[in-house]
Amino acid sequence: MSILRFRTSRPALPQVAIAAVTRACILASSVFNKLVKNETLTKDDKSPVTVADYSAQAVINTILSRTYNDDLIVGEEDAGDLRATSASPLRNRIVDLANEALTAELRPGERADWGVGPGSALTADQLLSAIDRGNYAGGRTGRMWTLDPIDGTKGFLRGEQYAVCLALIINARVELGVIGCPNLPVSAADPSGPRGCIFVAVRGQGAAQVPLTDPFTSTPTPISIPTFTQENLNLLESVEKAHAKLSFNERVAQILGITRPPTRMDSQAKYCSLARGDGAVYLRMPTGVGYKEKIWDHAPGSLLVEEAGGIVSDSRGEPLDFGLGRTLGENFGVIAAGKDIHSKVLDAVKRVKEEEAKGQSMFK
Ligand SMILES: Nc1ncnc2c1ncn2[C@@H]1O[C@H](COP(=O)(O)O)[C@@H](OP(=O)(O)O)[C@H]1O
Ligand SMILES: [Mg+2]
Ligand SMILES: [Mg+2]
Ligand SMILES: [Mg+2]
Repeated sequence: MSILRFRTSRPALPQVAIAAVTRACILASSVFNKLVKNETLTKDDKSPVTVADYSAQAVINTILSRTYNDDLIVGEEDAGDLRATSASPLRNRIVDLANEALTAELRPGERADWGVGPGSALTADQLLSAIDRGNYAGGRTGRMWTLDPIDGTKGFLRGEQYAVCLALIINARVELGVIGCPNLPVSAADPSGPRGCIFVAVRGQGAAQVPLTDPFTSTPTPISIPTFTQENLNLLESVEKAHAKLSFNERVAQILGITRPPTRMDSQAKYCSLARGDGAVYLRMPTGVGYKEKIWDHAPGSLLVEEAGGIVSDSRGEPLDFGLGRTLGENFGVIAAGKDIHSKVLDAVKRVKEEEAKGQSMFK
């Protein structure tokens, strides 16, 4: 906690991060209903990025810079494609959306000294520079934020789960994680009830959930991973087949005697669901094409699960290393689960890998 508070003259970190994530969540959910075809680009790696991803990164980086102006940011997006003359309609839309989100009225409990609220609009140049503040390369030492302005962009485009994800990393250790899930039911027990949750984890202080509708004055609900019975055990996994090897999960579930069907959802909403006990195991097995996981896809979610009493490792059981730069390097895939289940899942994963290796050698 001393590290988090070392800048005593500045506003408390979780509140600023929550304000930034909340404003980006409101922006994203308002965009969804009005999104038109030419507001989505395809990046070099063939993945989609929308005006919502760009505007959310502009908003959060601007808020962080206003409050902690020397902090470095490792953000997913960059403004390169937006600087082309042909991108001006997209750029204009991003400028409007970002300014609207930054200058919207303060909500109950929200404070202007967090870098938000009514004020003058920023220019396109200022907002594109804000997006590009996310270009830090990361590394082993120092203090940095990592931001995924919309995690699960494909889920966002389908109207399903997505998450706005922000984490503070100090000397390669995640100290604070904030995840906003605009489409996640407040209670999994009431799936058609109110939606929109913010999850917060501070290292050493636990994990909690607040409603997106009132994140500053409502009392945070502490969350922790419950004990699962055999009948309740299940897997949380990606929707996108290109992101994780779901056939592998099926075999792991079989070995573990899991009968409850898997819950498929996009984004770090999986870590959030695990942390509050909606599902038992988040299993993300690499597809085998050498993809390197990105730190912004796992930093806040992994702290949330650890602070909720769980264990997070890669698919070989190694701890996730957030000190290698923008990627997790040789950390392939993820196994996240409660303390009592994690080692059993890891053993099952090792067994399936052995089975696969044997199967392959038979055909050599
Ligand atoms: N081949 C691949 N293997 C694993 N993850 C991948 C991948 N290609 C893209 N991703 C990541 O998967 C994330 C979504 O994860 P999930 O499948 O759990 O919803 C994407 O985040 P973005 O949507 O922020 O780009 C992207 O970073
Ligand atoms: Mg992306
Ligand atoms: Mg992502
Ligand atoms: Mg993203």
